[in-house]
Amino acid sequence: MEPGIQLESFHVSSTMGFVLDDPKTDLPEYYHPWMSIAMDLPHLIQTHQLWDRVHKMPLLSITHLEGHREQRLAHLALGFITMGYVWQEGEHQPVKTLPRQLAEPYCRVSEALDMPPILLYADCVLANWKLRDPARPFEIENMDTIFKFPGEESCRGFFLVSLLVEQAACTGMEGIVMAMNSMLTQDNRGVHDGLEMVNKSLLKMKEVFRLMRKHVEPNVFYGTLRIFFTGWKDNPALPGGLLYEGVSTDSRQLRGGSAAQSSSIQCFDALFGVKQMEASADSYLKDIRSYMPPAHRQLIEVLESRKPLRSYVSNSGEQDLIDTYDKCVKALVDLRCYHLQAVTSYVSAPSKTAYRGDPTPREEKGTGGTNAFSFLKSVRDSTKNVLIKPE
Ligand code: HEM
Repeated sequence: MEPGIQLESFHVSSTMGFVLDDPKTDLPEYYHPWMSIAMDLPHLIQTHQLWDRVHKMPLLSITHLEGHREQRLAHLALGFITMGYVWQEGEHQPVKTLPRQLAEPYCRVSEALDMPPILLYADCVLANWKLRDPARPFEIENMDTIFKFPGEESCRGFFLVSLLVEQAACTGMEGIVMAMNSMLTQDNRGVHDGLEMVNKSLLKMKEVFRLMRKHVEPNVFYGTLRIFFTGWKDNPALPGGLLYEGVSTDSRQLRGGSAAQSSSIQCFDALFGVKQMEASADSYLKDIRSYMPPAHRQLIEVLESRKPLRSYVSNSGEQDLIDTYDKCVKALVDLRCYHLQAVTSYVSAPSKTAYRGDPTPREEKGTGGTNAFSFLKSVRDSTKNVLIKPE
């Protein structure tokens, strides 16, 4: 029999899911040159001083970073500085070379973490938070981000609401493991209870997602924040990618930050056995895994390698189990429908205002580089395909 899955082995916790628990908020004194720039980023970008500050930065070694949390904080800080440096003058005038004093330590710490040298969802959402008052609860009013881009409350809200959606997936991760492990011992009650946890978690994720409206202004997201997540793969503004000076003589093409890098959603897909109808959507979602922390991507792969839950449930002959499985799939479809509405509000609507008068037909590009709508609709429809009893 295959061994049971333990969440902790994949750096996933039952209370925080994929969110980095108790992240470090400061680095040793030696790294003050990085931290002082990263902490002052909105001001340095808005006053066009960031390039100058980066040029004066000393070349530091990563050997003084101790442990995973310090490495994650360094990756986060250097990611923020990099995005600010590349996009300081707007989305049409990016920098093509990252100077050595930034590029070299960034690539070294990225290698140590086995994550690419660009700002990731695992950085700016999963590891970019702190409690204002540690004695008070983990809720948005008592939270702040460690680093910010211009955009004030919309910036804080975008990172923290995404974080809370991700944290709401923690019960779902426990449910996934309970369902998969119970299937090994043909314990249908356990499969059922695991699926109920998954359903509860998916409903909670949607409920928390609604907070986006309260905290994030669509025009600020589209006109300001989005620019700093833009990557250098398939991007006409940076057709050759970005040169990491002192690391390689070839430019690198890397995708921008996007919640598409969320491991929890791909775990749900793996649980239900969702297969993408569109080859391009399938290859994008597989490719994006290399932008996740390695332990998290491994969990998705392990779930995919297991006996399919869908056929187990479908062959069980238990109506209640089939209905519960379908209820979960519908909750995931519903979450994806809600997400599409968010993309309409935060990408399509403000882009129409931004490009008013320009007759060029365009399909909205996501920061992760996809043609957002056709991609997201196809992923939603592929999710519907795994219903055992289609509507
Ligand atoms: C204002 C809020 C949001 C906007 C505007 C937005 C936008 C987008 C866009 C444009 C894409 C296409 C991929 C790309 O090129 O980036 C995408 C994909 C995706 N987003 Fe979001 N997103 C938002 C919030 C979230 C949140 C909170 C989550 C939850 C963790 C999330 C999860 C995903 C996932 C998993 C995908 C991949 C497609 C899928 O599996 O359905 N997004 N998002």
